[in-house]
Amino acid sequence: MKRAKITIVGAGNVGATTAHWCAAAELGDVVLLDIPQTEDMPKGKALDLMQASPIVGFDSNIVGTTDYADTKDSDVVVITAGIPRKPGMSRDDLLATNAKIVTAVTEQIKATSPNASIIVVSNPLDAMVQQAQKVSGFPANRVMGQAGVLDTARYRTFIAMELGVSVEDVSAMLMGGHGDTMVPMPSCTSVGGIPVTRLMDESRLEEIVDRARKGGAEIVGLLKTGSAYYAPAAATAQMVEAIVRDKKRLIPCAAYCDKEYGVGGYYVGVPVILGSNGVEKVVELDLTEQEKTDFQKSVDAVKGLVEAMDKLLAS
Ligand SMILES: NC(=O)c1ccc[n+]([C@@H]2O[C@H](COP(=O)([O-])OP(=O)(O)OC[C@H]3O[C@@H](n4cnc5c(N)ncnc54)[C@H](O)[C@@H]3O)[C@@H](O)[C@H]2O)c1
Ligand SMILES: O=C(O)C[C@H](O)C(=O)O
Repeated sequence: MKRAKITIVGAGNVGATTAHWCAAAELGDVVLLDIPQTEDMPKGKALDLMQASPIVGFDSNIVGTTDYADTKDSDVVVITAGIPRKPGMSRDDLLATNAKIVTAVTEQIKATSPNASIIVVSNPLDAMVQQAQKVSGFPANRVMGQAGVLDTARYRTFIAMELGVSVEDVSAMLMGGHGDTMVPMPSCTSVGGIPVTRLMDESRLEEIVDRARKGGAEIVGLLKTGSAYYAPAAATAQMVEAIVRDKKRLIPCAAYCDKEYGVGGYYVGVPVILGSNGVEKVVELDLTEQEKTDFQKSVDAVKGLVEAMDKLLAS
């Protein structure tokens, strides 16, 4: 059986670290692509990573390039191309620059890897996925965004830190856009099977939810020169794994929702089953009244951003 071919567009912090996690888990052969102006940088990172293989013990071929010909017929393409935010910026401030980058990248992917699944990581996430699907024309189930795995991981980490338990025992779900309106769901959060609401009081949980919501900004404030990449890359590699190993993971992703949750044709974070056919199912839950209100607020924010992007690209 042939190895999966995984292309990562954008060999910066998130892209190169995603390549690292994918190679270390032997998910397939990896092509790391960046713009020609970066000259040999992707080649250097790829060669460096290859030289870790005898130590870590993985058999993945890793190619660094600026030529889309090397990405031909990829099974999965991850888009991390674009600028990250700096302190004082919101993800939405990246819209104008990254919409053009994601458009250009997707046109190339459409031409070179027509059967690929696309995982978008560039921000502002939900609008960028919408654009990648529109430009590629790929079936909506084969285009998705990474945000929920990361946001849930932050939420799970903070709960484990608070309770002094293993992160492995914390299970959680989170919905909505990748922004300040994201909706962590205490009703779907448990620790060793015990509802989290039985282990900590409501006000402490609300503080943790708020920290998870602002988790990206917290890292930006500490790094100062860019945004988070270790956890975002690990989250992206988990999605790649779900596809190339047909894992049928039930995880939160930015997925296309039309009738689902009454969203009406937008990408937004929802629980999905992720396997070799991409988003194989959007899992619909009965939301509480509060969750419905919060989710709708988040969907409205995503819609506003997509409209702003369409206007920008048309002007
Ligand atoms: N969805 C998430 O959870 C999440 C998490 C972290 C970062 N991000 C986003 O991911 C993006 C990348 O972040 P980063 O920290 O890796 O930034 P970075 O600056 O380290 O890397 C971005 C790379 O993209 C490359 N690039 C720019 N235009 C390109 C093009 N047209 N084709 C190919 N490559 C191109 C740049 O040369 C650079 O190497 C940002 O938009 C950031 O906001 C999203
Ligand atoms: O916060 C950012 O700008 C990057 C990313 O979306 C994150 O949540 O870490």
